[in-house]
Amino acid sequence: MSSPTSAGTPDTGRGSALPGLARTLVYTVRAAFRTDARLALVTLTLAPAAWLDGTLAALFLKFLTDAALAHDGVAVVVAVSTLVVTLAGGWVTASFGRRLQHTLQEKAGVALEDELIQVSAGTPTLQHLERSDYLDRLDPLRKEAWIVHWTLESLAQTLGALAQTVLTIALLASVQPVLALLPVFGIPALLVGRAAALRERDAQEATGELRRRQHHLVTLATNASPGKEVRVFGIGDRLLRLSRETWRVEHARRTRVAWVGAGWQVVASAFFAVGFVGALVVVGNAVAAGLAGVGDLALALVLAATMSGNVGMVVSMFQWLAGCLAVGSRFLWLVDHARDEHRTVGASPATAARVPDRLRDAIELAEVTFTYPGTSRVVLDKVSLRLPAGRVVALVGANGAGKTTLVKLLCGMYAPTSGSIRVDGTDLTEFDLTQWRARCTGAFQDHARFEVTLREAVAIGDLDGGPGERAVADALEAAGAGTLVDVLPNGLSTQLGPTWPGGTDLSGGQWQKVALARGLMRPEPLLTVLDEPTASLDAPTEEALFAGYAAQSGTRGAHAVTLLVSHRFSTVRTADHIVVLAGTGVAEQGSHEELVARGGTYAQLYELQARGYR
Ligand SMILES: Nc1ncnc2c1ncn2[C@@H]1O[C@H](COP(=O)(O)OP(=O)(O)OP(=O)(O)O)[C@@H](O)[C@H]1O
Repeated sequence: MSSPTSAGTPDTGRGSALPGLARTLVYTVRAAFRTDARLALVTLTLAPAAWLDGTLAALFLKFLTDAALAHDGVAVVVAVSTLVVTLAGGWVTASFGRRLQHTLQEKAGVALEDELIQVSAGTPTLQHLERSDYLDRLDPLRKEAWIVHWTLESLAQTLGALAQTVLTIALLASVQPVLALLPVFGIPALLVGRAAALRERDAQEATGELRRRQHHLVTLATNASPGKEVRVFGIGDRLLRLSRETWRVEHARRTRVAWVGAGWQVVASAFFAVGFVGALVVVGNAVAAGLAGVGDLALALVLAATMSGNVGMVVSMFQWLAGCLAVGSRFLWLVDHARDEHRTVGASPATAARVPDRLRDAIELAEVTFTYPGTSRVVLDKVSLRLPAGRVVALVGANGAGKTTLVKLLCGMYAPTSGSIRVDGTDLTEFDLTQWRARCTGAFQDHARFEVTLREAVAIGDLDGGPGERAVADALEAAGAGTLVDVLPNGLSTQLGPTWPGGTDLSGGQWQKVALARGLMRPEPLLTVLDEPTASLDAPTEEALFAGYAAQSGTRGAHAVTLLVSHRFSTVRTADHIVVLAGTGVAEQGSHEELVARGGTYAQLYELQARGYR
């Protein structure tokens, strides 16, 4: 459990380091075995076996050459048979192996996506979805998560390439022991390949922001919602130019690193060529001196020629594996981040304080200071506030004053950097956050558009309560969307979202009402937050809705605090208590009458809006 007065939302990003490749390998291989142990085992044995047939074929070619030169008919038949069996076995193993690997990848892919949903949605705070350096890190994972499915396959192929190389070395040594040194000439290529893979991973990490930016520009040009402004302002060409320029810079940075790696690869390959020529000279001299046979020469020629390919394959398989692990390490980072947060944010269910059944006194903020993790700007500075039980508190202030931030802190999406939030005297960090959030509800300005049936879109506001038809209809009614059921083609069973078969789009206001209805599903919340969820609704509708919500907070018996954030003073004035945020703190607070009488910021803003309606 973190100390609310010192730690704040933990910076669990483990500095800038991603988990190491070896740890990522162990994690992903274990995950593949968890998914399907038999398939994983078959993949790890069949794929490497398929690599050996070419090398074994070279050995049987030597037997064939020796048998032919010795005019031994039986030995020729045996050599040809083993050669055919080896090659055919290799093909069959490769084909079966591919099929099984494909099945394993599909299974591993689904398992990975399941874990991704579980980890991302289950992480206590919003850091990994909001912090720009974390997003740069997670972006490749979002787009290329499928690459992680290939880890076991790439490991199997790397092992195969290594096994082939070891067998080749053993056979070369059997011709002339000194030939066992040939792979030494391939070591620079291996080292260069590994260094190049790591540098490319770093370059990818460093250019993450540019790729996200370019993707954002494409999203702006290809989605309906920004589509109106894109056309009205005629910014299509500008988006194109920006996208091209962003891609150019990002691409240039990454390709520069790739070209440097390729250059070193050429140097390393030239080094190997020197070793290859040396090997040929050694075997040639041995045959000339009668120390080796023609079969040995054939074997050495074939193997030495493929040795460079072998080393190259080991390098490229290794690079492939490193590429899979680079994406996998981001996944593991997220898993670590989630685990760290579960350990440090809030209390564990076993030791947590009990969330009260009903609020008796108040939710209080004591000297709460908050800076978003990864940034330096103080958003809230020593804010102290009392939100009394059963009351409606309105939060007003200019854009960026910190209203939504305060809402996030109250819902436990972040912990204060210092200071504390207390619920009837118990620090929020002493609760298990899942249990606390089960007693929070509300609706948000950037509400989700769940493209499911209307019934589900509302019912998920209270999953524990089951999908009770009556409760859903009542919530829609209370949210001012009762008529939606009659208007939509299949009533509550209507699929929302125009891109689905039989799906229907809703207007902005209708989507907001669905979100509000969802927020009304929780039976006995202790905290209801309404963070500008009604921007698309007209003022009287907003006022009626807020009044309905406020009434619920008292009548549901839990004496909830209703916190409403709105820029409409006609609604704000109906609240029991009004808090004006400005700068980094509370500028003034009181009832509407008190604040108007004081003639401060609130009074001026209220007068400004009231004049607009006269
Ligand atoms: N995830 C974030 N990371 C870093 N800074 C943030 C983040 N979210 C908000 N901020 C900053 O915190 C400050 C307060 O933002 P907040 O969203 O709380 O304001 P607000 O009062 O709700 O504004 P509005 O009325 O426009 O909704 C702003 O300066 C904003 O830039």
